[in-house]
Amino acid sequence: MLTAEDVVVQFDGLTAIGNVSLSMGRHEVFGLIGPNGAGKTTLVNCLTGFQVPSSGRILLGGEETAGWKSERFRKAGIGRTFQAGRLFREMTVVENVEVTGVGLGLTRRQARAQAMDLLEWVGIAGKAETVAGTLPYTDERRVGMARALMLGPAFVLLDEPAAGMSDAECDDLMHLVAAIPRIFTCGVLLIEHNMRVVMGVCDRIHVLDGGRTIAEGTPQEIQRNETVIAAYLGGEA
Ligand SMILES: Nc1ncnc2c1ncn2[C@@H]1O[C@H](COP(=O)(O)OP(=O)(O)OP(=O)(O)O)[C@@H](O)[C@H]1O
Repeated sequence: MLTAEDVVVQFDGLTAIGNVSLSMGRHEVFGLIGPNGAGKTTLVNCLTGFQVPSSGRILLGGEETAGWKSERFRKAGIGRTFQAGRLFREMTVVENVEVTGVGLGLTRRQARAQAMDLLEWVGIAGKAETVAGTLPYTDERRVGMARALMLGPAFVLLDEPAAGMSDAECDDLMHLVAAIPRIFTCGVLLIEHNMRVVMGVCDRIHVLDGGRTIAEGTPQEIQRNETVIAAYLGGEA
């Protein structure tokens, strides 16, 4: 399990996260939604060691992670993607995925084979030799996913993977995301504004507003929740 317990994050007096608790397993796609500034990125930063909570605890498999740097989170099996791809722009697509494997101690040949399998799986193997800096944004996102999965993570945090995607691309993405827990035994924490994607792939959804939890439940429960509709879903629900 990956767990946040009573997490609070304050920035110069502003409470970005106020007493948020959640827990997710490796068998599920767990959505984190809420309006802009709700605290989603800040919470994910806590869950991946990029932000130290002002108070509260982050637990991974029951183990307290206080004092862990982001590198330790990564080694313990927490992968993530970023809103901006953060790829090595001068390297090819396959090299971008391969370096993660080499960093983990695989040989170049093993890393390349595994990277190619993952690129195949995310549907971009045909662009393996393309220079990453020339990729369209949506392909960058796929490479980011392949790279995160290269770590063999227990949990992967996907930050707005559907942003800028067409409906058809979203459909492809939804199939991939929904399959991650089953194929990789890897829980997915999904931050996403596209409600069709969120409602279509998540097993459970946690809703933040103004740094606080306003609801948690199945997509059906969240779509019917009056507080969530008022704060966020509005006409979209
Ligand atoms: N490093 C920081 N220093 C000061 N304030 C910050 C910092 N990071 C985030 N905040 C503030 O914390 C609050 C939560 O921001 P956060 O980025 O976590 O929200 P979000 O839900 O991810 O928003 P979005 O959907 O726009 O990405 C906002 O008010 C934001 O301005």
